[in-house]
Amino acid sequence: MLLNPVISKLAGKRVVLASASPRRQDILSNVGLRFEVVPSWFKETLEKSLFSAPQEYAVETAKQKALEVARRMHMKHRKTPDIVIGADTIVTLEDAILEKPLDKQDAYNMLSRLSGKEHSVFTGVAIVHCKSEKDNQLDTDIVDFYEETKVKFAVLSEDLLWEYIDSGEPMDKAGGYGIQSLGGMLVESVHGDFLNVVGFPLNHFCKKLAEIYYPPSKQSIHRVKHDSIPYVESFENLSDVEKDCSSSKNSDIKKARKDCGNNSCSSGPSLQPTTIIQNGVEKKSENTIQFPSKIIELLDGFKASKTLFAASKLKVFDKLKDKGALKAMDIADKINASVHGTERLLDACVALGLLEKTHQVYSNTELANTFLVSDAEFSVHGYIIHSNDHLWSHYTHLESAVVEGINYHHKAHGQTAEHVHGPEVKERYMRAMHCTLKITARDVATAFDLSKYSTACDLGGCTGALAHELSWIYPEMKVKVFDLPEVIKNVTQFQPEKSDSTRIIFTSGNFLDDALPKADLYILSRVLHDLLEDKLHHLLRKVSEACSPGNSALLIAEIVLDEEKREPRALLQSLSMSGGKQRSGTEYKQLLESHGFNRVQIKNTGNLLDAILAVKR
Ligand SMILES: Cc1cn([C@@H]2O[C@H](COP(=O)(O)OP(=O)(O)OP(=O)(O)O)[C@@H](O)[C@H]2O)c(=O)[nH]c1=O
Repeated sequence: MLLNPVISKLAGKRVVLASASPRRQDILSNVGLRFEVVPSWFKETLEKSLFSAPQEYAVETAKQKALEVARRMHMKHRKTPDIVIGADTIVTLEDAILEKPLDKQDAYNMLSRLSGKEHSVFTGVAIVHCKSEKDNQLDTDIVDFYEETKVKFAVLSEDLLWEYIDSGEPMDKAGGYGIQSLGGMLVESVHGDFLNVVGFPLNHFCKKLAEIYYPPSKQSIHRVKHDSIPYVESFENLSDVEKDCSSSKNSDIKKARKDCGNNSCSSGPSLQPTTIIQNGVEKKSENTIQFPSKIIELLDGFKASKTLFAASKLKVFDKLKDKGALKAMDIADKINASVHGTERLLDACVALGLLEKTHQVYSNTELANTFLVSDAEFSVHGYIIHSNDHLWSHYTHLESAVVEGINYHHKAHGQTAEHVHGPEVKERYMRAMHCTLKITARDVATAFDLSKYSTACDLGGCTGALAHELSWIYPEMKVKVFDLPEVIKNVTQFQPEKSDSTRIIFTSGNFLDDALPKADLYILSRVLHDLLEDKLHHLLRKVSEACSPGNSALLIAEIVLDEEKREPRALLQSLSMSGGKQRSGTEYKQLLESHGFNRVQIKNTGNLLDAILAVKR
């Protein structure tokens, strides 16, 4: 809250971003702004020669984009937004204004002009405050500004230029490049706000909001500087600043706040203290609470999860990866779904930053290509499907599970044991484990220097994702994956093309009942948290007996809770666990010490799993 006081001022207002640019959506949602996305239909065709400077063109275009959306929303739905934000980014070089390239040749012309030179990137921004007048006319007050950033390109070879153009990246970007992605490789230096180049000058925007919402009062002019984003202890402290709307020195802001003084200072449903004049008597509302954005975020969280699940289950991201970009109608056809339903799902995915949409055509974001396409190297598709098909119903039955205090796997699924443990379910579980381990394996394998161990045995190592990572990082290490026969029989499909079968060996067995294979390093990844106490101690006793002092060790990959046990991921996950528990670092230390591991190191990796190395001295 302290970090984003000005952004928080928009909470409770109906804010609309009049932009289809996924980058603008990301920049604003990353700082906690809640808004709807309504792309503008305004055609960027203003006559450039009418403007005395290119930045004026960008500001005017931004203004027209926002106004078009404000008017359309007001007319069509009679649901007038409180604030509409529009933006326009242009690249300028020697008086020429470069917008988005029309085709590859146009991209080539732009990029070859930029090669080896410094150019300016201007983003014009318009913040349009809307109000419905009594006769249902739309009244607007506009605050606008622009930001300039200077960018210098390296000298680009023809090959590099064409390779970059063929990547497809330039096509929806001003100047034909994306500094935040591959285009970053073309850039030698940047002077000014980086996000301004990406499409939205966040810092300047916050300063403008500060000017609008915290104009300096006569008394407190020393507290709020016009060119700084205010630091506040709490919003109550600001109320005296807010009340004195008339003291604003900035004329365009005065206009935006012209109704101040005879009614509420804000145009949206605000829970800030307000001063109301009724029959000539001034009343101050008692209400000083903030808009409960945190609660609303939690409340709505399940809708976002389910949107991600449905799009993944219907393979939307796979179809878009194959085809590049498609219209809603074509995606609906490919996933065998209704056009109307598909369109809603796709738009929701755009709003969540999973898809991009330009002129009614959808494509995957980089995030989706990297993590959501089912056969991508670091895909979390398997984990999503497991969450949708399995975990979701656990949480649906959470109240009764809490009341009855039972293991509710069967209750949640209303299925027979055969169904719960059937081959399909097992395969789905393996996929979920595989993708979780794929994205965590590097951090777990490098949390400690394990190079002195020449043989490792991953107990319950499933598809071998961690084993492969270990053998890649430690070329001298041989790794045995020890898991149940029904797991081992299905591991082939998960092996990378170039896997060295002499260094990674799969062995069937049950780590609770069978003798453990000999190894210098034992690994228990995502095993301990799930075991009931008696099985947990039985397993640790076996591992401890197999470890010789000084020569061998136990590597554990688990979520390690903070000492106060407030880490939400682990705690939320534990709600769906059938037995076992999540532990803090101290609890893991005590547990391992009780089994003779007298040197325990813990590394919080920042990834899905942390790492613990336990050694007997
Ligand atoms: C230089 C540069 C630009 N862009 C993107 O270029 C588009 C500009 O076009 P616009 O006309 O301002 O916006 P739009 O994409 O057409 O969206 P809209 O606001 O609906 O007009 C915006 O997307 C920006 O992010 C990048 O992503 N990275 C960069 O380094």
